[in-house]
Amino acid sequence: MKVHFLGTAAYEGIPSLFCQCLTCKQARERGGKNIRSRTSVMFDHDLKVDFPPDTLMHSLQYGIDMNSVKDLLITHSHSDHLYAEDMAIRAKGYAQSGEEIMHVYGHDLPFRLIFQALNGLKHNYQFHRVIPFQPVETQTATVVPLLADHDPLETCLLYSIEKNGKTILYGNDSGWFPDETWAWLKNKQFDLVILECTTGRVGHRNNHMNVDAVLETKTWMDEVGVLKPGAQIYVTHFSHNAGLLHEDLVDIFQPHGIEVAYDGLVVEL
Ligand SMILES: O=c1ccn([C@@H]2O[C@H](COP(=O)(O)O)[C@@H](O)[C@H]2O)c(=O)[nH]1
Repeated sequence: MKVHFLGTAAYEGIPSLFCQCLTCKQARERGGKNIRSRTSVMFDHDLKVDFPPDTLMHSLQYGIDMNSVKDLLITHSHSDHLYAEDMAIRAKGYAQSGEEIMHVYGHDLPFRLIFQALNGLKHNYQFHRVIPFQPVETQTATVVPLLADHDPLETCLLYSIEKNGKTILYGNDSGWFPDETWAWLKNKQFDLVILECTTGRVGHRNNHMNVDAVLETKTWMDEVGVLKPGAQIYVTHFSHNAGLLHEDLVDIFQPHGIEVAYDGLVVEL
């Protein structure tokens, strides 16, 4: 299976539009893996997680026909994960294609934003409201939504994705996982785990994971045995406010056997 990291930044992107912090300045100078757009991952050509405001750029940069997406999983409603207005441009009157059904999975708040953006337009989306821990057979995978610790005002979701014989944990956005999610993970085995490390070295691990929380999660996964032999862990969703360049992140995580994702990275499972 092809796992394509389309974007790997948190809310602001790196460098961030108006920001003059050292990380943004250095990212502008160095370019390459230090340029990060808002987070989304594509699995093969037909399953995608989240719909950030950089989706048009992703399609142009990587030559992706977004109509090939059969299943779109939405984690939560924040604008770096769901730019609902751009979902509306698939509707009749805007796009002169999009006859294929695109199935969209998520919770109530993201759907509310998409419905508002569609504003009665005729479209070929089919919406499936998912319930945490209840498996769903999508067009392309078996998906289990898991609870995240992210925004207390919303049911934010992580996803377990079983596709073509491989199992992936899509673990962002979330701070230290809620108890129910740890309990669910205990009996599972993954080929690939995607975690976030938005906040770098900050002390707390609520809403987003920091470096320590990622390392502790890896230790827990090793001890409990939820990683299949040869399984890989990738970190993504970085904030410029963490003050860490790609090279710094690699220095931190590589000794622990954790890989640092970057925009455009393709992992073959
Ligand atoms: O305590 C804080 C304060 C600010 N941030 C910033 O928020 C974004 C993350 O936004 P999400 O929409 O939650 O992805 C991050 O880039 C920081 O700059 C924070 O994370 N924590």
